[in-house]
Amino acid sequence: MAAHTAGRSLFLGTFIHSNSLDELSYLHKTAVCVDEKGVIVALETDCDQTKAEETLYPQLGWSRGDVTVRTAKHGQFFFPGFIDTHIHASQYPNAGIFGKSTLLDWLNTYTFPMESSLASLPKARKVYTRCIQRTLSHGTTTASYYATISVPSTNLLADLCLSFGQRAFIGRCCMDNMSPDFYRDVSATTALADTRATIAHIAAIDPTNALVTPILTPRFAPSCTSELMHGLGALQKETGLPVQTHISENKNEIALVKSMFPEHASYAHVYDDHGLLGPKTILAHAVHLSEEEVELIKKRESKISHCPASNSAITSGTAKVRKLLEKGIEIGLGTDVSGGYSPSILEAARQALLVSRHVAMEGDDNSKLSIEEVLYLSTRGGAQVVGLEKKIGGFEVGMEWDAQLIGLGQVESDEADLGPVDIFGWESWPETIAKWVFNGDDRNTLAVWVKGRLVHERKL
Ligand SMILES: O=c1[nH]c(=O)c2nc[nH]c2[nH]1
Ligand SMILES: [Zn+2]
Repeated sequence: MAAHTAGRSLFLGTFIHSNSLDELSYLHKTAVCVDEKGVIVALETDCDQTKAEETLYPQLGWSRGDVTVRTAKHGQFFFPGFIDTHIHASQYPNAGIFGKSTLLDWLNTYTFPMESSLASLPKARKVYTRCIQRTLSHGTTTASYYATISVPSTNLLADLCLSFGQRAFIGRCCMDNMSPDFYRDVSATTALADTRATIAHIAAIDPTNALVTPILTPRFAPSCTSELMHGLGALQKETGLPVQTHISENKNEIALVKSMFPEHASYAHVYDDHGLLGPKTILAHAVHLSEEEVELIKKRESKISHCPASNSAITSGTAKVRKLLEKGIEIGLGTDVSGGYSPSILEAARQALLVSRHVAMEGDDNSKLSIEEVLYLSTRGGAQVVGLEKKIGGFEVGMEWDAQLIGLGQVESDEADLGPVDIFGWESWPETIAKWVFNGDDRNTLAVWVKGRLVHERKL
Protein backbone atom coordinates (compact mmCIF):
# COMPACT_ATOMS: atom_id res chain seq x y z
CA MET A 1 0.00 0.00 0.00
CA ALA A 2 1.55 3.32 -1.06
CA ALA A 3 1.31 6.36 1.18
CA HIS A 4 -0.64 9.20 -0.41
CA THR A 5 1.42 12.08 -1.70
CA ALA A 6 0.36 15.65 -1.24
CA GLY A 7 0.33 18.36 -3.90
CA ARG A 8 2.12 21.68 -3.58
CA SER A 9 0.47 24.12 -1.18
CA LEU A 10 0.70 27.71 -0.07
CA PHE A 11 -0.62 28.57 3.36
CA LEU A 12 -1.25 32.20 4.28
CA GLY A 13 -2.18 34.00 7.50
CA THR A 14 -1.26 33.70 11.17
CA PHE A 15 0.88 30.79 12.32
CA ILE A 16 1.48 30.05 16.00
CA HIS A 17 3.99 27.55 17.35
CA SER A 18 6.33 26.99 20.30
CA ASN A 19 9.77 28.56 20.29
CA SER A 20 10.68 27.05 23.62
CA LEU A 21 8.99 25.54 26.67
CA ASP A 22 7.72 28.91 27.84
CA GLU A 23 7.39 30.91 24.65
CA LEU A 24 4.92 30.81 21.79
CA SER A 25 5.80 32.55 18.58
CA TYR A 26 3.05 34.46 16.74
CA LEU A 27 3.85 34.74 13.04
CA HIS A 28 1.43 37.12 11.35
CA LYS A 29 1.08 37.91 7.64
CA THR A 30 3.07 34.79 6.98
CA ALA A 31 3.37 32.60 3.91
CA VAL A 32 4.41 28.94 4.06
CA CYS A 33 5.11 26.85 0.98
CA VAL A 34 4.86 23.06 1.26
CA ASP A 35 6.13 20.85 -1.55
CA GLU A 36 4.63 17.66 -2.93
CA LYS A 37 6.58 15.59 -0.36
CA GLY A 38 4.90 17.50 2.47
CA VAL A 39 8.05 19.42 3.41
CA ILE A 40 8.06 23.13 4.25
CA VAL A 41 10.27 24.70 1.58
CA ALA A 42 9.70 28.41 2.21
CA LEU A 43 8.49 30.49 5.13
CA GLU A 44 8.17 34.29 5.07
CA THR A 45 6.85 36.32 7.91
CA ASP A 46 5.41 39.84 7.74
CA CYS A 47 5.05 39.68 4.00
CA ASP A 48 2.56 41.17 1.59
CA GLN A 49 0.13 38.28 1.26
CA THR A 50 -1.21 39.51 -2.05
CA LYS A 51 2.27 39.20 -3.55
CA ALA A 52 3.29 35.90 -1.92
CA GLU A 53 2.69 33.88 -5.07
CA GLU A 54 4.63 36.33 -7.24
CA THR A 55 7.62 36.42 -4.92
CA LEU A 56 7.83 32.85 -3.66
CA TYR A 57 6.90 30.70 -6.64
CA PRO A 58 9.79 31.77 -8.92
CA GLN A 59 12.32 30.96 -6.18
CA LEU A 60 10.84 27.46 -5.98
CA GLY A 61 10.28 26.93 -9.68
CA TRP A 62 6.52 26.70 -9.06
CA SER A 63 3.72 28.00 -11.22
CA ARG A 64 0.28 29.09 -10.04
CA GLY A 65 -1.79 26.27 -11.55
CA ASP A 66 0.09 23.61 -9.52
CA VAL A 67 -0.51 25.03 -6.08
CA THR A 68 -3.42 24.82 -3.65
CA VAL A 69 -3.75 28.03 -1.64
CA ARG A 70 -5.30 28.00 1.84
CA THR A 71 -5.72 31.17 3.87
CA ALA A 72 -6.34 31.43 7.60
CA LYS A 73 -9.03 34.09 7.77
CA HIS A 74 -9.69 36.58 10.54
CA GLY A 75 -10.02 34.65 13.81
CA GLN A 76 -8.18 31.63 12.39
CA PHE A 77 -4.60 30.45 12.73
CA PHE A 78 -2.38 27.50 11.82
CA PHE A 79 -0.98 25.48 14.70
CA PRO A 80 1.30 22.40 14.60
CA GLY A 81 -0.54 19.09 14.74
CA PHE A 82 -0.84 17.55 18.18
CA ILE A 83 1.24 14.54 19.17
CA ASP A 84 -0.43 11.93 21.37
CA THR A 85 2.49 10.09 22.95
CA HIS A 86 0.33 7.42 24.58
CA ILE A 87 -3.02 6.07 23.40
CA HIS A 88 -4.62 2.63 23.32
CA ALA A 89 -6.52 2.46 20.01
CA SER A 90 -7.89 -0.89 21.18
CA GLN A 91 -9.60 0.73 24.18
CA TYR A 92 -11.31 3.43 22.13
CA PRO A 93 -14.89 2.14 22.66
CA ASN A 94 -14.35 2.19 26.45
CA ALA A 95 -13.64 5.94 26.68
CA GLY A 96 -15.44 7.27 29.74
CA ILE A 97 -16.12 3.88 31.33
CA PHE A 98 -14.11 3.37 34.49
CA GLY A 99 -16.55 3.73 37.37
CA LYS A 100 -14.69 3.85 40.66
CA SER A 101 -12.00 1.43 39.55
CA THR A 102 -8.27 1.83 39.91
CA LEU A 103 -5.62 0.49 37.55
CA LEU A 104 -5.45 -3.22 38.34
CA ASP A 105 -9.20 -3.86 38.67
CA TRP A 106 -9.88 -1.48 35.74
CA LEU A 107 -7.65 -3.66 33.54
CA ASN A 108 -9.55 -6.82 34.43
CA THR A 109 -13.04 -5.33 34.39
CA TYR A 110 -13.01 -3.14 31.31
CA THR A 111 -9.78 -3.34 29.39
CA PHE A 112 -8.75 -6.94 28.78
CA PRO A 113 -12.25 -8.03 27.60
CA MET A 114 -12.44 -5.14 25.11
CA GLU A 115 -8.91 -5.63 23.79
CA SER A 116 -9.33 -9.38 23.37
CA SER A 117 -12.58 -8.86 21.43
CA LEU A 118 -10.58 -7.05 18.72
CA ALA A 119 -9.19 -10.37 17.52
CA SER A 120 -12.33 -10.05 15.38
CA LEU A 121 -11.07 -8.14 12.35
CA PRO A 122 -14.45 -6.60 11.39
CA LYS A 123 -14.75 -5.22 14.92
CA ALA A 124 -11.12 -4.05 14.94
CA ARG A 125 -11.65 -2.29 11.61
CA LYS A 126 -14.64 -0.41 13.00
CA VAL A 127 -12.93 0.54 16.26
CA TYR A 128 -9.62 1.57 14.70
CA THR A 129 -11.29 3.52 11.91
CA ARG A 130 -13.29 5.53 14.41
CA CYS A 131 -10.28 6.04 16.66
CA ILE A 132 -8.12 7.36 13.81
CA GLN A 133 -10.85 9.58 12.36
CA ARG A 134 -11.78 10.98 15.75
CA THR A 135 -8.21 11.71 16.85
CA LEU A 136 -7.51 13.35 13.48
CA SER A 137 -10.61 15.49 13.94
CA HIS A 138 -9.12 16.70 17.23
CA GLY A 139 -5.87 17.66 15.49
CA THR A 140 -3.77 14.63 16.45
CA THR A 141 -1.40 14.21 13.54
CA THR A 142 0.89 11.70 15.29
CA ALA A 143 -0.10 8.98 17.75
CA SER A 144 1.88 6.37 19.60
CA TYR A 145 -0.62 3.53 19.65
CA TYR A 146 -1.04 0.36 21.63
CA ALA A 147 -3.04 -2.19 19.65
CA THR A 148 -3.64 -5.70 21.06
CA ILE A 149 -1.82 -9.03 21.22
CA SER A 150 -3.40 -10.07 17.89
CA VAL A 151 -1.02 -9.72 14.94
CA PRO A 152 -3.66 -9.39 12.18
CA SER A 153 -5.58 -6.81 14.15
CA THR A 154 -2.43 -4.84 15.03
CA ASN A 155 -1.35 -4.94 11.39
CA LEU A 156 -4.78 -3.67 10.41
CA LEU A 157 -4.24 -0.63 12.66
CA ALA A 158 -1.01 0.10 10.76
CA ASP A 159 -2.82 -0.28 7.40
CA LEU A 160 -5.58 2.09 8.49
CA CYS A 161 -3.19 4.75 9.80
CA LEU A 162 -1.39 4.66 6.47
CA SER A 163 -4.58 4.89 4.46
CA PHE A 164 -6.16 7.67 6.56
CA GLY A 165 -2.79 9.46 6.62
CA GLN A 166 -2.12 9.62 10.36
CA ARG A 167 1.51 9.44 11.43
CA ALA A 168 1.71 6.60 13.91
CA PHE A 169 3.79 4.26 16.01
CA ILE A 170 2.13 0.86 16.17
CA GLY A 171 2.68 -1.42 19.13
CA ARG A 172 1.67 -5.06 19.26
CA CYS A 173 0.98 -5.48 22.95
CA CYS A 174 3.34 -8.00 24.61
CA MET A 175 1.96 -9.75 27.69
CA ASP A 176 2.85 -13.32 28.60
CA ASN A 177 2.29 -13.10 32.34
CA MET A 178 -0.37 -12.28 34.95
CA SER A 179 -3.07 -11.77 32.35
CA PRO A 180 -6.32 -13.70 31.84
CA ASP A 181 -6.22 -16.98 29.89
CA PHE A 182 -8.37 -15.46 27.16
CA TYR A 183 -5.93 -12.61 26.60
CA ARG A 184 -2.29 -13.53 27.05
CA ASP A 185 0.68 -14.36 24.83
CA VAL A 186 1.24 -18.11 24.93
CA SER A 187 4.93 -17.71 25.74
CA ALA A 188 7.84 -15.28 25.46
CA THR A 189 8.86 -17.07 22.28
CA THR A 190 5.49 -16.57 20.57
CA ALA A 191 5.27 -12.99 21.82
CA LEU A 192 8.63 -12.19 20.21
CA ALA A 193 7.73 -14.00 16.98
CA ASP A 194 4.42 -12.12 16.81
CA THR A 195 6.20 -8.83 17.43
CA ARG A 196 8.55 -9.60 14.55
CA ALA A 197 5.53 -10.40 12.36
CA THR A 198 4.14 -6.90 12.91
CA ILE A 199 7.57 -5.36 12.30
CA ALA A 200 7.75 -7.26 8.99
CA HIS A 201 4.24 -6.17 8.01
CA ILE A 202 5.05 -2.50 8.59
CA ALA A 203 8.33 -2.87 6.68
CA ALA A 204 6.25 -4.14 3.76
CA ILE A 205 3.63 -1.37 3.78
CA ASP A 206 5.86 1.60 4.69
CA PRO A 207 9.48 0.55 4.10
CA THR A 208 10.99 3.92 5.02
CA ASN A 209 8.64 4.51 7.96
CA ALA A 210 7.56 7.70 6.25
CA LEU A 211 4.34 7.57 8.23
CA VAL A 212 4.06 4.36 10.22
CA THR A 213 6.71 2.84 12.50
CA PRO A 214 6.61 -0.26 14.72
CA ILE A 215 7.19 0.26 18.42
CA LEU A 216 8.17 -2.51 20.85
CA THR A 217 5.46 -2.68 23.48
CA PRO A 218 5.93 -4.65 26.69
CA ARG A 219 2.55 -3.76 28.23
CA PHE A 220 4.03 -3.16 31.69
CA ALA A 221 6.37 -5.12 33.93
CA PRO A 222 3.63 -7.10 35.74
CA SER A 223 2.30 -8.55 32.49
CA CYS A 224 5.71 -9.61 31.15
CA THR A 225 8.05 -12.40 32.17
CA SER A 226 11.70 -11.61 32.58
CA GLU A 227 12.35 -13.82 29.55
CA LEU A 228 10.04 -11.71 27.38
CA MET A 229 11.53 -8.42 28.57
CA HIS A 230 15.07 -9.71 27.91
CA GLY A 231 13.93 -10.80 24.44
CA LEU A 232 12.42 -7.37 23.73
CA GLY A 233 15.55 -5.65 25.04
CA ALA A 234 17.64 -7.73 22.63
CA LEU A 235 15.19 -6.97 19.80
CA GLN A 236 15.52 -3.27 20.53
CA LYS A 237 19.28 -3.56 20.28
CA GLU A 238 19.00 -5.46 17.04
CA THR A 239 16.44 -3.20 15.32
CA GLY A 240 16.94 0.20 16.96
CA LEU A 241 13.15 0.48 17.24
CA PRO A 242 11.44 2.62 19.88
CA VAL A 243 9.91 1.08 22.99
CA GLN A 244 6.78 2.08 24.90
CA THR A 245 5.53 0.87 28.24
CA HIS A 246 3.89 2.01 31.47
CA ILE A 247 5.72 2.92 34.66
CA SER A 248 4.83 3.85 38.20
CA GLU A 249 1.20 4.71 37.58
CA ASN A 250 -0.45 3.39 40.70
CA LYS A 251 0.76 2.45 44.18
CA ASN A 252 -0.64 -1.11 44.10
CA GLU A 253 1.02 -1.64 40.73
CA ILE A 254 4.36 -0.49 42.18
CA ALA A 255 3.97 -2.89 45.11
CA LEU A 256 3.15 -5.67 42.66
CA VAL A 257 6.29 -4.98 40.64
CA LYS A 258 8.34 -5.02 43.84
CA SER A 259 6.91 -8.40 44.79
CA MET A 260 7.34 -9.87 41.30
CA PHE A 261 10.86 -8.54 40.68
CA PRO A 262 12.47 -8.39 44.15
CA GLU A 263 16.00 -8.62 42.80
CA HIS A 264 15.71 -5.27 40.96
CA ALA A 265 16.33 -1.99 42.76
CA SER A 266 13.15 -0.25 41.51
CA TYR A 267 10.43 -0.31 38.85
CA ALA A 268 12.66 1.75 36.52
CA HIS A 269 15.53 -0.66 37.21
CA VAL A 270 13.36 -3.58 36.10
CA TYR A 271 13.19 -2.05 32.62
CA ASP A 272 16.82 -0.95 32.72
CA ASP A 273 18.05 -4.39 33.74
CA HIS A 274 16.22 -5.86 30.74
CA GLY A 275 17.70 -3.42 28.21
CA LEU A 276 14.43 -1.54 27.85
CA LEU A 277 15.39 1.86 29.25
CA GLY A 278 17.06 3.94 26.58
CA PRO A 279 16.71 7.20 24.63
CA LYS A 280 13.97 5.69 22.48
CA THR A 281 11.84 4.52 25.41
CA ILE A 282 8.50 6.21 26.12
CA LEU A 283 7.38 5.73 29.71
CA ALA A 284 3.71 6.48 30.29
CA HIS A 285 2.47 7.99 33.58
CA ALA A 286 5.59 8.19 35.82
CA VAL A 287 3.39 9.41 38.67
CA HIS A 288 5.18 8.02 41.73
CA LEU A 289 8.84 7.82 40.66
CA SER A 290 11.52 7.96 43.36
CA GLU A 291 14.41 10.43 43.07
CA GLU A 292 16.66 7.53 42.17
CA GLU A 293 14.35 6.46 39.35
CA VAL A 294 14.15 10.01 38.00
CA GLU A 295 17.96 10.13 37.97
CA LEU A 296 18.15 6.82 36.13
CA ILE A 297 15.54 7.88 33.53
CA LYS A 298 17.44 11.13 32.97
CA LYS A 299 20.73 9.26 32.62
CA ARG A 300 19.24 6.89 30.07
CA GLU A 301 17.56 9.82 28.22
CA SER A 302 14.25 7.99 28.29
CA LYS A 303 11.11 10.04 27.65
CA ILE A 304 7.91 10.46 29.63
CA SER A 305 4.32 10.62 28.45
CA HIS A 306 2.26 12.62 30.92
CA CYS A 307 -1.35 11.39 30.96
CA PRO A 308 -3.21 13.75 33.31
CA ALA A 309 -6.81 12.87 32.37
CA SER A 310 -6.14 9.19 32.92
CA ASN A 311 -4.23 9.77 36.16
CA SER A 312 -7.22 11.64 37.56
CA ALA A 313 -9.92 9.36 36.14
CA ILE A 314 -8.58 6.12 37.56
CA THR A 315 -7.21 7.90 40.63
CA SER A 316 -3.58 7.07 39.99
CA GLY A 317 -2.15 10.31 41.35
CA THR A 318 -0.63 13.61 40.30
CA ALA A 319 2.55 13.43 38.22
CA LYS A 320 5.16 15.98 39.27
CA VAL A 321 5.78 17.41 35.82
CA ARG A 322 7.66 20.51 36.94
CA LYS A 323 10.21 18.38 38.81
CA LEU A 324 10.68 16.15 35.77
CA LEU A 325 11.09 19.17 33.49
CA GLU A 326 13.61 20.70 35.88
CA LYS A 327 15.63 17.49 35.65
CA GLY A 328 15.73 18.02 31.88
CA ILE A 329 13.61 14.97 31.05
CA GLU A 330 11.74 15.25 27.75
CA ILE A 331 7.99 15.06 28.22
CA GLY A 332 4.95 14.88 25.95
CA LEU A 333 1.25 14.49 26.59
CA GLY A 334 -0.83 11.34 26.26
CA THR A 335 -4.58 10.94 26.19
CA ASP A 336 -4.16 7.35 27.43
CA VAL A 337 -7.56 6.43 26.02
CA SER A 338 -9.31 4.74 27.76
CA GLY A 339 -7.80 5.25 31.20
CA GLY A 340 -8.19 8.77 29.85
CA TYR A 341 -11.75 9.57 28.82
CA SER A 342 -11.01 11.89 25.91
CA PRO A 343 -9.27 11.42 22.53
CA SER A 344 -8.26 15.10 22.55
CA ILE A 345 -4.75 16.34 23.25
CA LEU A 346 -6.27 19.79 23.81
CA GLU A 347 -8.18 18.19 26.70
CA ALA A 348 -4.94 16.56 27.91
CA ALA A 349 -3.28 20.00 27.84
CA ARG A 350 -6.15 21.46 29.86
CA GLN A 351 -5.97 18.60 32.36
CA ALA A 352 -2.19 19.03 32.61
CA LEU A 353 -2.80 22.64 33.60
CA LEU A 354 -5.34 21.64 36.24
CA VAL A 355 -3.34 18.72 37.65
CA SER A 356 -0.31 20.99 38.00
CA ARG A 357 -2.50 23.32 40.06
CA HIS A 358 -3.48 20.42 42.31
CA VAL A 359 0.24 19.78 42.85
CA ALA A 360 0.53 23.49 43.70
CA MET A 361 -2.31 23.18 46.21
CA GLU A 362 -0.36 20.37 47.87
CA GLY A 363 2.34 22.98 48.61
CA ASP A 364 4.58 23.48 45.60
CA ASP A 365 3.46 26.70 43.93
CA ASN A 366 6.25 26.45 41.38
CA SER A 367 4.59 23.37 39.93
CA LYS A 368 1.92 25.31 38.02
CA LEU A 369 2.27 24.86 34.28
CA SER A 370 1.49 27.69 31.87
CA ILE A 371 -0.53 27.68 28.66
CA GLU A 372 2.73 28.02 26.74
CA GLU A 373 4.23 25.02 28.54
CA VAL A 374 1.33 22.65 27.94
CA LEU A 375 1.18 23.62 24.27
CA TYR A 376 4.91 22.94 24.01
CA LEU A 377 4.33 19.49 25.56
CA SER A 378 1.50 18.90 23.03
CA THR A 379 3.73 19.64 20.03
CA ARG A 380 7.52 20.06 20.28
CA GLY A 381 7.75 18.06 23.52
CA GLY A 382 5.69 15.24 22.03
CA ALA A 383 7.93 15.30 18.94
CA GLN A 384 11.01 14.82 21.14
CA VAL A 385 9.30 11.95 22.95
CA VAL A 386 8.64 10.08 19.70
CA GLY A 387 12.06 11.03 18.28
CA LEU A 388 10.71 13.22 15.47
CA GLU A 389 11.72 16.66 16.75
CA LYS A 390 13.58 17.48 13.55
CA LYS A 391 10.52 16.66 11.42
CA ILE A 392 7.40 17.80 13.25
CA GLY A 393 6.13 19.97 16.08
CA GLY A 394 6.80 23.41 14.58
CA PHE A 395 6.85 25.49 11.43
CA GLU A 396 10.38 25.63 10.04
CA VAL A 397 11.87 25.18 6.60
CA GLY A 398 12.84 21.53 6.25
CA MET A 399 10.18 20.28 8.67
CA GLU A 400 7.08 18.43 7.47
CA TRP A 401 3.67 20.06 7.27
CA ASP A 402 1.76 18.39 10.11
CA ALA A 403 -0.66 21.14 11.00
CA GLN A 404 -4.16 22.13 11.99
CA LEU A 405 -6.22 25.16 11.08
CA ILE A 406 -8.00 26.51 14.13
CA GLY A 407 -11.04 28.77 13.82
CA LEU A 408 -12.49 30.70 16.73
CA GLY A 409 -15.73 32.68 16.68
CA GLN A 410 -15.56 36.46 16.70
CA VAL A 411 -17.95 38.29 19.02
CA GLU A 412 -18.12 41.27 16.71
CA SER A 413 -19.12 39.11 13.75
CA ASP A 414 -22.73 38.64 12.73
CA GLU A 415 -24.63 35.71 14.19
CA ALA A 416 -23.84 33.30 11.35
CA ASP A 417 -20.12 33.75 11.93
CA LEU A 418 -20.18 33.32 15.69
CA GLY A 419 -18.74 29.84 15.53
CA PRO A 420 -19.00 27.25 18.25
CA VAL A 421 -17.20 29.26 20.92
CA ASP A 422 -18.53 32.79 21.26
CA ILE A 423 -16.12 34.32 23.77
CA PHE A 424 -13.53 35.56 21.32
CA GLY A 425 -12.92 39.00 19.91
CA TRP A 426 -11.86 41.33 22.71
CA GLU A 427 -8.53 39.89 23.67
CA SER A 428 -4.83 39.80 22.79
CA TRP A 429 -3.41 36.81 20.89
CA PRO A 430 -1.99 35.14 24.07
CA GLU A 431 -5.43 35.49 25.64
CA THR A 432 -7.06 34.01 22.55
CA ILE A 433 -4.79 30.99 22.90
CA ALA A 434 -5.62 30.64 26.60
CA LYS A 435 -9.33 30.77 25.80
CA TRP A 436 -8.84 28.15 23.07
CA VAL A 437 -6.99 25.81 25.46
CA PHE A 438 -9.68 26.08 28.13
CA ASN A 439 -12.78 26.31 25.94
CA GLY A 440 -11.96 24.94 22.52
CA ASP A 441 -12.74 21.54 21.07
CA ASP A 442 -12.86 19.68 17.78
CA ARG A 443 -15.46 22.12 16.41
CA ASN A 444 -12.62 24.64 16.26
CA THR A 445 -10.37 22.24 14.35
CA LEU A 446 -11.32 23.24 10.82
CA ALA A 447 -8.74 21.26 8.87
CA VAL A 448 -5.81 18.95 9.57
CA TRP A 449 -2.81 18.00 7.43
CA VAL A 450 -0.16 15.31 7.84
CA LYS A 451 2.97 15.44 5.68
CA GLY A 452 1.19 17.98 3.49
CA ARG A 453 -1.87 15.81 2.90
CA LEU A 454 -5.29 17.08 3.98
CA VAL A 455 -6.51 14.34 6.33
CA HIS A 456 -9.49 16.01 7.96
CA GLU A 457 -11.79 18.86 7.09
CA ARG A 458 -14.64 19.89 9.33
CA LYS A 459 -18.03 19.67 7.68
CA LEU A 460 -19.95 22.86 8.34
O1 LIG B 1 -3.25 3.33 31.85
C1 LIG B 1 -2.98 2.15 31.61
N1 LIG B 1 -3.60 1.51 30.60
C2 LIG B 1 -3.34 0.23 30.29
O2 LIG B 1 -3.93 -0.32 29.37
C3 LIG B 1 -2.35 -0.43 31.06
N2 LIG B 1 -1.83 -1.65 31.02
C4 LIG B 1 -0.91 -1.71 32.00
N3 LIG B 1 -0.85 -0.54 32.66
C5 LIG B 1 -1.74 0.27 32.09
N4 LIG B 1 -2.06 1.54 32.35
ZN1 LIG C 1 -1.79 3.35 28.89
